[in-house]
Amino acid sequence: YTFFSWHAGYWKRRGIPGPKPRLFYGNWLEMDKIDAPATMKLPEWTKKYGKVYGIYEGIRKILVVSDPDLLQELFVKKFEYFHGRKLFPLTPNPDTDPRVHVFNARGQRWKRLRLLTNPSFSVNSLKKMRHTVEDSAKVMVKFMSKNADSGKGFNIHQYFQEYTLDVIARVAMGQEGTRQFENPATEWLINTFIRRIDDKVNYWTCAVPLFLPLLGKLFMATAKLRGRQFPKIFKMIEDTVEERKRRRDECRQKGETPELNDFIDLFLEAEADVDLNGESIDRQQIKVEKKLSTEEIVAQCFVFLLAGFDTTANSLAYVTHLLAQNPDKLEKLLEELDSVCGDDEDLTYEQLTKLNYMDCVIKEALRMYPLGAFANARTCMETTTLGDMEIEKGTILWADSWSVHYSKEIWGDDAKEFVPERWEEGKPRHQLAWFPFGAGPRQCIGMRLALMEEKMALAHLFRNFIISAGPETEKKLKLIGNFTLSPESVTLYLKKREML
Ligand code: HEM
Repeated sequence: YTFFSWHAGYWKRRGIPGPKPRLFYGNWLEMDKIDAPATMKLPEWTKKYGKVYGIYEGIRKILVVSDPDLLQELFVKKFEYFHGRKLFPLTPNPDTDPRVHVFNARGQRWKRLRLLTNPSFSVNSLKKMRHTVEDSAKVMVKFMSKNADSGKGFNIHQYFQEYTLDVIARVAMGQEGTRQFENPATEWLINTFIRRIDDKVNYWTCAVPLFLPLLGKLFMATAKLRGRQFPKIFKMIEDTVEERKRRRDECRQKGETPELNDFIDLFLEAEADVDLNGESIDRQQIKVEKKLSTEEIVAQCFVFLLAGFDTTANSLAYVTHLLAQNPDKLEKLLEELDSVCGDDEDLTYEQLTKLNYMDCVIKEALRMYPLGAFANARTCMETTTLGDMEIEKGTILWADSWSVHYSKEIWGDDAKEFVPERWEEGKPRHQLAWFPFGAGPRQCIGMRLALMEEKMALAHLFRNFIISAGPETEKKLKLIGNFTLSPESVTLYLKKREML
């Protein structure tokens, strides 16, 4: 009792406000609801306790921040102190886990993984992927077309999920050709995102972090029994990487140079040309290998598959829901699309970059639905200050993205409205006024790929069809999930454009 009440009194002793914690659980029980996700709970508390307040997950101490200046200090200026992520309670130690990926890693391990993976997302790589992305977009539109002019509503989100998984499986995992609506991994991945995180093991790990090694092993060992899908996903990736290594070795034995077709090939060849030892990002002596190990490649592919599929599909779903409810904005987008792309069957990378109004629409939708807000958090790696507050090593800092993205101080009185035009004005804004992709050196590595995929999908959809809201369309979307935020469904109506 004394142990838990001492920990639960941390913020009070520091004079920092916040909701009352329960013994053992902290504020976790109010945050882990699948239909009322944690990132949606934070704005309620921000209204009550202000731009800086303290909460607890078990005994984990979390400072919630929605002041843009402090966020800039956290994500950008003091990165050296805040380079660790807020990890999921059962995550194995990212400094020693052989299967660590760029999302969880920290310190030099993160820097090395990031350097090795960055080239996969360069403009050159994106240009090479364009053809695959476009092919998947056309297939998606073909599948969607069966709903056209039927007078019935359909869930458009499902089509975006098939599309984004198709793209990432092709560009990252070497899937040959498209497999929309016939890929079993879609269901496994959806289940990995849309699930509760209220396993008792999680509570115990948060409340008594000393149990992590034991509970972590128990969690992994029982994953299959508890119906978790990630062991299947890992197995699928392991098989693909092993097969690829075999093929590349065979190729070399024949004296040929293996091709670089997807991320797996790039990872197998990648080598950090920078000596990272001795850099000041953290003081730990971690052995730095220049090449990625097979375990690390499997882990990178796993995170790309997860991060690359769900986020972009959700973002597209929000864009289309907003456009269907705002036909005047859709009209403006169609005009731009017709003038930039004309009748060209295939769209170039350059044409996509000229779709400025579409860019504004996507940005505005991401402002209104910062679906990756759970990731905008850091762990303090060494005691320091933030503003004039002392932050102890181990404290977690979490940005309340929703409060910043809807702040009237920043966005004006129409902060709740969908106004893509606010992005045309080119007004200078605080660097941390809008951060759906995070900020600073750990900003989303897949941002450019996501934007290209979204523009390609919207361009091909709207060249053929127009969407509208109807009697079955959700007036307000129900948001679910504990990691990213997904709409439960987005019901829209589809009409062929030439029929109008
Ligand atoms: C609309 C789509 C997307 C959104 C809203 C989004 C959002 C985010 C956010 C908020 C973060 C945390 C950034 C931070 O800590 O500062 C993040 C990190 C990351 N994202 Fe994305 N993401 C999207 C698409 C993608 C795609 C397509 C991929 C890969 C194919 C991807 C891979 C990653 C990775 C690997 C990280 C970790 C980066 C690091 O820690 O260095 N994301 N993303």
